[in-house]
Amino acid sequence: MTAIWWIRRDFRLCDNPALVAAALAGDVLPVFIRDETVDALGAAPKWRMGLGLAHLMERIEATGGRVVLRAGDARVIIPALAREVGATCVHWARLYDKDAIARDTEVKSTLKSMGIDAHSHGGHLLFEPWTVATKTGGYYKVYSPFWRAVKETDIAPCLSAPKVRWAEAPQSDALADWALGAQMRRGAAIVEPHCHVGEAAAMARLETFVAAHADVYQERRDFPSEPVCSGLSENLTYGEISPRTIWHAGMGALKAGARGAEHFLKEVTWREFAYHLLYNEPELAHKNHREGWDTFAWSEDADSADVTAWKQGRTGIRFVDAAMREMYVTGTMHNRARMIVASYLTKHLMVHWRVGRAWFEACLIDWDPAANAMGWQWVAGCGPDASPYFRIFNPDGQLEKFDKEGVYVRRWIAEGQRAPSSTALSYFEAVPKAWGVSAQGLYPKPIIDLKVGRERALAAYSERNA
Ligand SMILES: Cc1cc2nc3c(=O)[nH]c(=O)nc-3n(C[C@H](O)[C@H](O)[C@H](O)COP(=O)(O)OP(=O)(O)OC[C@H]3O[C@@H](n4cnc5c(N)ncnc54)[C@H](O)[C@@H]3O)c2cc1C
Repeated sequence: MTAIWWIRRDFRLCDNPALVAAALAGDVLPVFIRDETVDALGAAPKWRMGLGLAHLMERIEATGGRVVLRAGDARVIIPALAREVGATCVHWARLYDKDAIARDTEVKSTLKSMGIDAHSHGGHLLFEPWTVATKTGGYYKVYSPFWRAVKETDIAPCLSAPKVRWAEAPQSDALADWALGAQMRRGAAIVEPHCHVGEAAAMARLETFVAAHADVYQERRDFPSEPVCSGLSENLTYGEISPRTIWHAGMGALKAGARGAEHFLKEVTWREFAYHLLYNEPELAHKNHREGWDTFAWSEDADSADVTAWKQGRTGIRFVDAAMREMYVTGTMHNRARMIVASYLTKHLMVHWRVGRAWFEACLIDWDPAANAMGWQWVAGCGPDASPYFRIFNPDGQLEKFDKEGVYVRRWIAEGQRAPSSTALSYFEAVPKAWGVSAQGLYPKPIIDLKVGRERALAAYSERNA
């Protein structure tokens, strides 16, 4: 009997409930579909997805299997493929954004109407979003009670990689023909050395974190030049590691006395909270959560001079520019820096968070539909449990606090340095030549005085509340 394992964002063999179920049901045919949800990804996450997929395909090939690649509408392809190979069942790991839910619901009902078993499984999250509810049966909009509700929950142990008999694979597209990295151009070669692709790399990251950083995580996680954070968001987004694996490692560190371990578990739970919100508010990525923000005086011009300077890391505000360049070169950005650039865009520059969200979506290799939407709405002040709009980060003050010695800034800003670091220089190799920027050029003057920007934002906020 043939069981299809429909791979989506679960590029792993360990702790993969969908793969385990497929392996129990028969010979496993692994399948990946390049459908409209893949095509809609931004340049960096689409490219990084291709790296992860290539890595998983090699691992499966090393054990005698072959991943079938097909492009098109999964609603048509999965049932057609099931018929083609005579599959008796299809297994996949659930995703929680509205497009994925709509697609999967349709695939499930078509398969069932054909007499083929269709099973969706957990694995992308610790808690299914509908299993956590407030006392009145609603969903949580504030993080702290969400954390209190889930923190004592027993999380099941991780599943080992199953013994799999791979099914004979029918015709497949070639991954190279899909050109998932086509939009990355010059950037791919620069970003790739910063990536940690695959299950083994993710596990190594987790082990390093637990051994070297869990203890000081709470004290040092806000310092962007220090390698204290786990970096696991890149792997979590493609399912190269399960959140359950991370949770148990964090719990182990907590029991072993690591002082920062509980804080780490809380951060992992922020990801769960983001999915809890996105599942219950499918429009979170596009619409202001709070009422009254639709008329706020945010600009939505994604190509204005201010927004261009922000995207290019040329605002003249060093923390903002260092962070934007870090993202361009590595495909990720430190969490504190994300908050600062988001605050600067939505407050000092008075630009809609959707503009920033879209740029992050194009540039982040750890782009995640839930965490990104929640992060932007949180900073902008219009989201659930959001930081109030009037809390405006002063990027220079933040620099004084979290990069006093200027290590982070020197790492990413070359202009004005006698011997710029290779990381700072690599930014100029990564960006499109059309931007016309050069390490020998002058560092720009601030596009807006921080005090003026702050006052303008506060005035707009007062007007909104009047
Ligand atoms: C404007 C903005 C946009 C963001 N966009 C994304 C995004 O696209 N993808 C993404 O994964 N995260 C996003 N975040 C959240 C956070 O910045 C990253 O998860 C974190 O920087 C990842 O680094 P790490 O893996 O080293 O985290 P660690 O500090 O090691 O934390 C461990 C894990 O906890 C989770 N986590 C930590 N902080 C948060 C948080 N604030 N919200 C949700 N989950 C969290 C992540 O899964 C992370 O891998 C965004 C935050 C902001 C403010």
